[in-house]
Amino acid sequence: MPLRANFIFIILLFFGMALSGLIYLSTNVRSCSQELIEQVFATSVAKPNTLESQRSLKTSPGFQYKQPSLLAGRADVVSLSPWLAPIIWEGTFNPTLIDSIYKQHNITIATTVFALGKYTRFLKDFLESAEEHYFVGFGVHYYLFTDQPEAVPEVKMGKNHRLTVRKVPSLDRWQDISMGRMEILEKLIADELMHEANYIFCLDVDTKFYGRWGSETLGNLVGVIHPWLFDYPRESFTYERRPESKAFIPVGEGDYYYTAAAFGGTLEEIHRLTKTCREQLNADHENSIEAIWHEESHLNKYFLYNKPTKLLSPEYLWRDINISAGQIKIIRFSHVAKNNAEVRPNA
Ligand SMILES: CC(=O)N[C@H]1[C@@H](OP(=O)(O)OP(=O)(O)OC[C@H]2O[C@@H](n3ccc(=O)[nH]c3=O)[C@H](O)[C@@H]2O)O[C@H](CO)[C@H](O)[C@@H]1O
Ligand SMILES: [Mn+2]
Repeated sequence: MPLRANFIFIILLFFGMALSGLIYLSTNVRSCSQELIEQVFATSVAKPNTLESQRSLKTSPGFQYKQPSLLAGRADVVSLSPWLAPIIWEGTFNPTLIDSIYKQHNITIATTVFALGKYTRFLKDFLESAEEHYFVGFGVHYYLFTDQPEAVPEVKMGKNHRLTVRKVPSLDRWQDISMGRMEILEKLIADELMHEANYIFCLDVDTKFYGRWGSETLGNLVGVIHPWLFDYPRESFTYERRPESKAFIPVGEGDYYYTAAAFGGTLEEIHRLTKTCREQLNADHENSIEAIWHEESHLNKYFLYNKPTKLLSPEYLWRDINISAGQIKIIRFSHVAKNNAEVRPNA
């Protein structure tokens, strides 16, 4: 009798185990397939982020534009970097042609700008001039970070352009505001933008648009040549020269000197850039060192070893106070003159 009972018990135990195994397996298989569906879904959502290099450059039959020449063109400036990234100058592209190509892709360009403290005074001109010249006819979503949302002016947005205002805490040092942008941008991209926009540009607010800034600027990783140092030898670039800083670039290295007042690219590329710069800025902070030109020094280090795929000439960031240069046929975007001692929270 006890033997028989044991036998029945073992049989029951075996069936029980087999049954719970089956239940476990089926739920797991279900959760796997769910995960897979989510993954497929995520990839299809990620589609807008198609890399620039994978974007087709289709045009329609019958579309008329000026014949491109292999022999005549800008001879006073270089329009190709040694790693074959185009350098964008007036006269190197056909705006109508390039717009017609990019318009087929239903593109949205996230555009970030920060206005803390007294810098809110620059917003009106920045936004109004952007609405006149910046990606007209394309989707633009401005993300404006400020400590005073109430000071943001009403500016009428063009078709498919919109503005989102985000409140951020004020800071006591202008350097911290400027450098802090990297971390905020890194988070914004990771948390929200990856599947909402195709490209991003990050711009200074003490600026104004005077001419077209359009689809010719789109690329995977886009750097803008600083307006002051474009004709200087690399030894005179204001790179960080102290080896203790993560932004250190030794004399003898360097391509161009890039501005931190404008940079952009795809969300993936700019996420990598802002994350790296934020990490390097933090490492410097922990070692009690601040690079000579703050995040601009770190950006220059990044661009030296992660070459931009497109470069914008200083037409895309001039300075209102700069004397003119023969090579600059058009000023598209420019730093306005400002009294640093008066607008900044610290000298
Ligand atoms: C032409 C150029 O290369 N400009 C860079 C340069 O000086 P800038 O003199 O152009 O720096 P800046 O005073 O414009 O500060 C950079 C940006 O931080 C924001 N801001 C700053 C202070 C403040 O009180 N409130 C506020 O909102 C604002 O968006 C401003 O445009 O060096 C800075 C860091 O060294 C940045 O790299 C700038 O991009
Ligand atoms: Mn500035």
